[in-house]
Amino acid sequence: MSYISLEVNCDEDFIEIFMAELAEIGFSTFQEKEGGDGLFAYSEENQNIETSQIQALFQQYEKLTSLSYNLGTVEKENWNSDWEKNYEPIEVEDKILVRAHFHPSKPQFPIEIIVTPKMSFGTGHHETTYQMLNQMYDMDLEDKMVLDAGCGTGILAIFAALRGATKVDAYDIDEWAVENTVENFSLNSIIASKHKVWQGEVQSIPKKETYDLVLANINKNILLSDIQHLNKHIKKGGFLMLSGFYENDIPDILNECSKFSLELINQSVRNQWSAILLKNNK
Ligand SMILES: C[S@@+](CC[C@H](N)C(=O)[O-])C[C@H]1O[C@@H](n2cnc3c(N)ncnc32)[C@H](O)[C@@H]1O
Repeated sequence: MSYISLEVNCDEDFIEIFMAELAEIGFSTFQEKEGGDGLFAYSEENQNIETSQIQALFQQYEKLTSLSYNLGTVEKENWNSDWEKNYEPIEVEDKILVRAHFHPSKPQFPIEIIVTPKMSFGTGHHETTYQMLNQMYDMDLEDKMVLDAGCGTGILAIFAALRGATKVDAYDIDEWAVENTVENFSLNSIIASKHKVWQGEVQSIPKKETYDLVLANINKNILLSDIQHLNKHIKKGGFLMLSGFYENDIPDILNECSKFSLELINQSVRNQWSAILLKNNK
């Protein structure tokens, strides 16, 4: 018995659209490509997906995005090894190792995070996650209250908990990211019931909750519309760390932050992606 596998190369903006469209014709497992330039989609066994259905789908989009795809099959017994082959551990300098459970541990790293990404974003391979982790490493998170907005795999929340944060709440607009975060909490021996993990957008943050650090690695447009609301949930003197946008977008993001007494403390750029740390001076 075999699974159908499909590799799609497309613009980042189309990834979620294709996931939804491919789900309609019978694909059930999706993995965003690290780098954000496409996705892998897999069907369950026994799914009768016709090549013509896939061709018809992509024909509708080929004028809107640069698009190419490779269709193949994966034998059942190779399912795990195929997925594992595509997932390499990542080292954030000599500080943090992000790996799957099947990668060997490397005790020389002060912090090790175990992540099974499934369909969620957040393995540390992407420049945004990498820089968020790198900047968080230099912060004192002991006994702090942290919110991870757009948690994906939950990698940032997990890091905060491993560094001694007492409360790590996390939310994501996508249900599967929420499920995945709870699974990954458990892989890192973080007790999910001690922390809140929920599906929602910025308005779903409980009204009275405030945090020492709010993390949001999402994208420029969502951040521009969410910064004001996120700021309401930062304690006086607390921090906001943002990523998911390019270096060129820093002025727009900082302009929005300046409306709410958020002062720039730190910034980094890696392959044109940036991450910034701001302090709430209200
Ligand atoms: C770039 S990924 C970041 C994942 C992880 N925090 C990391 O740093 O690797 C962005 C995440 O934000 C989620 N997302 C997108 N729009 C959102 C919104 N309006 N509110 C909350 N989460 C959102 C996506 O589902 C995705 O999991």
